[in-house]
This record gives sequence, C-alpha cells and structure tokens, in this order.
Amino acid sequence: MIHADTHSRPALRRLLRAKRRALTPAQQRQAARCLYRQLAQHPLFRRARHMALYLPNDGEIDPILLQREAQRRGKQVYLPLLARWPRTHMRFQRIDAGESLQRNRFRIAEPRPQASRQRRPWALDLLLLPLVGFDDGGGRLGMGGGFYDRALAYRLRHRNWQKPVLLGLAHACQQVDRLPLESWDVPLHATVTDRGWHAGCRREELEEARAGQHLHHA
Ligand SMILES: Nc1nc2c(c(=O)[nH]1)N(C=O)[C@@H](CNc1ccc(C(=O)N[C@@H](CCC(=O)O)C(=O)O)cc1)CN2
Ligand SMILES: Nc1ncnc2c1ncn2[C@@H]1O[C@H](COP(=O)(O)OP(=O)(O)OP(=O)(O)O)[C@@H](O)[C@H]1O
Repeated sequence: MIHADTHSRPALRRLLRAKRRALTPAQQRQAARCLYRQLAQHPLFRRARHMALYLPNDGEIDPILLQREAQRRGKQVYLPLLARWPRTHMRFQRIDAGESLQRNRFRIAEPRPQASRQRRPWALDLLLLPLVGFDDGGGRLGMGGGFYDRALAYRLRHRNWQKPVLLGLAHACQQVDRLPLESWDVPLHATVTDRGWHAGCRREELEEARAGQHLHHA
C-alpha cells in the first residue's frame, strides 16, 4: 500500500491515477461487477430514493450496473453537472435512461442544464463519489478541483444535517495508509471497493475535534 506522507498531493494523485488507468478493460469490467455485488443488496442502496453517481473517467471504477439497477427499481438518479457560473460550483441533475449528454470542460459527459431537474445535495439520500485515493478513516483525495468538498461544505457548518450518506467508490488499489486531512475535507461514511467496505472510522473523531471537544484526556 502507498504511504501518503512520503509524497506531495500532486505526486500522490499522479501515482494513483496511473494505477487505475493501468487496469485492463477486462479488469475494469470485473471490478464493476464486484462493486455491484458489494452494494446492490445493501440497505443504504435499497432504501435510497434519490441517489447521485458519476460517469467513469480516467480509469475510475464504473457504477453503471448500480445506475441501471437503480433506474429499474424506479429510483431517481442524478449526475454531477458543473455550473457555468460560478465555475467552482457543481450541481446534481436527474437523468433518464438513454438521455443524450454533452461533454464538460474536463471532457466528462454530463446532462444538459435544466434547473427543474436539479436537486440540492442535502435533499439526496445517497451520494456515490468518485475518488483518486482513499484511506480507512473516511479520507478522500479527489481530482483536485474541490467540487465535491464545496458542494458538501454545508455539512461542516451544520453537523446535524446528515443527508446524503456519502460513499466513495474505488478500486482496491487506490487505498493509501492515511491521507492528510484538510480543513475543508468532508469525511466519507465509507468507501466501497471491488473487494469490500472500508468504514470511515475517523469521522466521529474528526467531527468531535471540529466541535472543539476533546474525547481523550491524558
Ligand atoms: N467521473 C467523474 N466526474 C466528475 C468528477 C470526477 O472526479 N469524476 N468531478 C470531481 O470533482 C467533477 C469534475 N472534476 C474534475 C477535476 C479536475 C479534472 C482534471 O484535472 N482533469 C484533467 C485536465 C483535463 C482538461 O483540463 O482538459 C487531467 O486529467 O489532468 C477533471 C475533473 C465532476 N464530475
Ligand atoms: N468548501 C470549500 N470552500 C472553498 N474552497 C474549497 C472548499 N473545499 C475545497 N476548496 C478548494 O478546492 C481546492 C481543491 O481541493 P482538494 O484538493 O481537496 O480537491 P479534491 O477533493 O481532490 O477534488 P474533487 O472534490 O473535485 O474531486 C483547494 O484548493 C481548496 O482550497
């Protein structure tokens, strides 16, 4: 496993992105099937009525089987959509099966903007996040745009706003020992890989620390 503290953030991103891109199409298909088996029967997935996921890019694990299953079960499925302005903002917009998409400035497909189909993140039940690297404590390293952290920043201000449940999706090879936490990082409930679940156990620790409480006395 990669030791995060021996690399700068950009170096860590390069290394982990190269790892996931090196997976063959057959390995990617297999990983997508295993991911589906990890999640499809889980209560968090079964209960969710409004859920956001993503279209894979740059070797990310593919949630397409979960998307199809969600649509089969009549759930509302949302994709991230980069706002024209401000350019740092990302929204979530409902898509229909077979809807035509367009490419954003990072060449990732997204729906055509339509305000009536958008939903605020706190009104979603489940958010499946792409990531570059993860650790065992709910830590997430993304592509570096800060889009998810910004969209979820309300969680750091309102600790009792629980929605949506945040699940990172990744290939097992994207795990690192421990990511340094930034003040704006929003911890994941768990990360699900093709091999299993990694509960975000640092979450409470982190939230307690943020609230200025001290759990441990010397
Ligand atoms: N599948 C997927 N969709 C997503 C994200 C993601 O991580 N994965 N995002 C999560 O935030 C947002 C897009 N964020 C991104 C942030 C940076 C780069 C990036 O640096 N890409 C290039 C440069 C490409 C270019 O400028 O043309 C790179 O590969 O270096 C890409 C996406 C919204 N949609
Ligand atoms: N809540 C926020 N408010 C303002 N700026 C933010 C916020 N969250 C993150 N940022 C900015 O976004 C930039 C990128 O953050 P970071 O490297 O953590 O992104 P990331 O989580 O890897 O990317 P992404 O979420 O898009 O996948 C940082 O420079 C940070 O200052």
